Amino acid sequence: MHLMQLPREVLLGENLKGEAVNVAKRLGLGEKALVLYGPKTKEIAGKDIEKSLRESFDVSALVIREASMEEVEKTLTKIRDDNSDWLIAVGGGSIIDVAKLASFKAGVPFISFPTTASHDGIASANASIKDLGTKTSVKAVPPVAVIADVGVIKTAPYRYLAAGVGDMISNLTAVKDWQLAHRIKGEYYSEYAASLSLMSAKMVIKNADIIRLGNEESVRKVVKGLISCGVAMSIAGSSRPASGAEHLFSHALDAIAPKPALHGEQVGVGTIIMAYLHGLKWERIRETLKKVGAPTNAYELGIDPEYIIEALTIAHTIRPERYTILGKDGLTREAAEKAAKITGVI
Ligand SMILES: NC(=O)C1=CN([C@@H]2O[C@H](COP(=O)(O)OP(=O)(O)OC[C@H]3O[C@@H](n4cnc5c(N)ncnc54)[C@H](OP(=O)(O)O)[C@@H]3O)[C@@H](O)[C@H]2O)C=CC1
Ligand SMILES: O=C(CO)COP(=O)(O)O
Ligand SMILES: [Zn+2]
Repeated sequence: MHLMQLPREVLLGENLKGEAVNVAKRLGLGEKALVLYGPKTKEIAGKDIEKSLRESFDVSALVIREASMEEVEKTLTKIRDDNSDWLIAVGGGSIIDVAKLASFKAGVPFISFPTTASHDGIASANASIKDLGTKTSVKAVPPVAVIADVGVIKTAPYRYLAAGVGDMISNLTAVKDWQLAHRIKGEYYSEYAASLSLMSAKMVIKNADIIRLGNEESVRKVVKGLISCGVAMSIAGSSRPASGAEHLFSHALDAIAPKPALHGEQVGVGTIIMAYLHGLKWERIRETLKKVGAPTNAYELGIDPEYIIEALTIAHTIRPERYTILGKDGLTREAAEKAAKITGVI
C-alpha cells in the first residue's frame, strides 16, 4: 500500500498571523497548543502568533535552536509534560523539521508557519534531522495546515528567497538521480511525482527575472513552487523527487564546513556540479542562479574550495542507500576538482 499524506489547508496571503486560531478551530485541533520558534523567528512572528492563540487556547512555547535529534527529544518531553494537543512551527526549515518529526512521534498534528521561502520542507512529510553528526532524511508527517504569510516571508533578507530557488532548481538533478536509481537498482519511481517536482524547477528558470525583484509576486511564486515540491515528496513517499547527489553534497558541507551557507544556496551550487556530471546543460542552471542572485561558487558561498572538494568526495557516503550519479564509490579527488573547476565553482 502507498500512503500519501497531504496538508488539509493551505493559506497563502497577507496578515495571516492571527489565522492560526481559525485554522485550529476549523480543524478541531484541541485546547492545548505548543508554539515552536527560534530566537529570531520568535520576534519576527512567533510572539504575535502566541499572543493571538492565548485568547482561545491554552498555549505553551519552546525555543528550537537547530534541526537535531536532541531538539526533537526536547519537544517530545514538552508535549508530554504539557499534554499538548497540537503544535505550530514558526520559522525556517530547521524548526519546521523538528515540529514534523516530533508531531509524528507524539501523534499530534502540527501547523507549518514558514517565515522564509528558503526550502521545500514547508509542506513535505519528511524531516531532515541531524543525528550523530550527519543529516538523515526521516519519514514523518506533513503539516495538517500551512499558513504562508507573504508579509512575514517578505521581511526575510532576499538571500533566503534566492535559496528557495536553489532548492527548487535542484529537482532537475534529483529527478535524474532518481531515474538512474530506478534503472540501475530497480528503485520505485513515480512519474507523477517526478513531473510535479520538475514543474517547480522549470518555473524558477522561466520566472527568474520576476523572482529577482523580491516583491510580493516573487514570494508568492516561490512559496507555491516550494509547496508543490513538498506535495511531490508526499506522493513519492520520500524526498527522492527533490533530493539527489546535490543534496548529499550539501549535507556533506553541513558536516565538514566550519561555516556552512544556507541549505538552498549549497544545493544550488551542488546542482551545477551534478548537472555537469549528468551531462545536462549546467550553464543554464548557473545562469538562473546568477539571475536571481544566488551563489554559484565557493567564494560566494563563503566556503573554502578545499571543503567543496572534500564534500564532493565524501557525498556518496552520507546516505549510501540513496543511489545517485556519484555511484557506490563516489568521485576521486581529481574528478571532484575537475568538475568543480570546469563549472567555475572553484
Ligand atoms: N524536510 C524537508 O523536506 C526539507 C528540509 N530542509 C531543511 O531545512 C533546513 C534549512 O532551512 P533554512 O530555512 O534555510 O534555515 P534555518 O531554518 O536553519 O534558518 C536559518 C536562519 O534564518 C533565520 N530566519 C528564519 N526566518 C527569518 C526571517 N523571516 N528573517 C530573518 N531571519 C530568519 C532563522 O532564525 P532562528 O534562529 O530564529 O531559527 C535562522 O537563524 C535544513 O536543515 C534543511 O536540511 C530543507 C529542504 C527540505
Ligand atoms: O532538502 C530536501 C529536499 O529539498 C530534503 O531532502 P533530504 O532527504 O536530503 O533531507
Ligand atoms: Zn532541499
